[in-house]
Amino acid sequence: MSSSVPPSPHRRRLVGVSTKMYFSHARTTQFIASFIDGHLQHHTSTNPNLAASLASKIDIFIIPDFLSLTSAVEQSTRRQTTDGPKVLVGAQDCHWEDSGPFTGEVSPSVLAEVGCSIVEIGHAERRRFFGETDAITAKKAQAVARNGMIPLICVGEGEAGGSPGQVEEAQEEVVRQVESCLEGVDEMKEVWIAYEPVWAIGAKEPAGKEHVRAVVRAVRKSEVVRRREGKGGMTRILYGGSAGPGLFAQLKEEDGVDGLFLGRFAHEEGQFWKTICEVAEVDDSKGRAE
Ligand SMILES: O=C[C@H](O)COP(=O)(O)O
Repeated sequence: MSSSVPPSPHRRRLVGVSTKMYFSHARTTQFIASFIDGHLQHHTSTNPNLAASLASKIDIFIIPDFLSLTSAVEQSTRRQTTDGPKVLVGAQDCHWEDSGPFTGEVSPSVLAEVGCSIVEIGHAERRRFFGETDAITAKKAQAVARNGMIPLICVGEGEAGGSPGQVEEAQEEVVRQVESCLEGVDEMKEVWIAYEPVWAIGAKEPAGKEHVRAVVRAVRKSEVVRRREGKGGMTRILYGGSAGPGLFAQLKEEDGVDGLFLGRFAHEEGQFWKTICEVAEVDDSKGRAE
């Protein structure tokens, strides 16, 4: 089984949620069923225009814990309609080798085998609690792409970049991380970059819009991203860190952020759906909030 991201000539928007380690298996199953049946299908089955519009504009993804992954793939596949948007399923991490003596680790080739489309790597919590580095993240990104999935590479400056006056430091640190984490990744393959300032994760509020826009601009203009785009490897950029409904319109600018990577503020199905609709609606060239 393999569930790939539908090809797109342009950068479709992205909205996804990670349940991190917040949910029980039962809650994950209920969340997916309720999100797809009670919100996505409920609204799109009676409104073919909405179904077509979402399917052409946006990719939706859910990243549950490892043990819930196969049932999440089964749930999203079973509920899939031909004309509505797909709900892709991702993993929260993987090893950089496909097989071998790595007790307790999860193989990227097995993730692809069970229908996983995306693998999140280098998250700030993996870096902080498990000592992961850019070099490890790069090896994992190579492995994910090699196995036909999309690497969702998390980057973000630490405390030092937290105040508005330090945006240049944040830009430098994040671009350096992006360069290191993309080292050796096939330049013709798509990657997703989640910009998550460490100080905005698990916080009350997201980072300020000017700060996010400036850092995303720097990543978009970076040599590594431009080089990849020249070779056909699309790079989509998301913002994460206390994101939720109401944020995307503030962050969006032309050729800027492509979507949101949500945590706590989308752990209620209705909030996830609300954010998806908002992200799909925001004008292509500018945010509505200007
Ligand atoms: O994976 C998602 C991000 O780390 C954001 O989490 P959060 O919105 O709960 O701060």
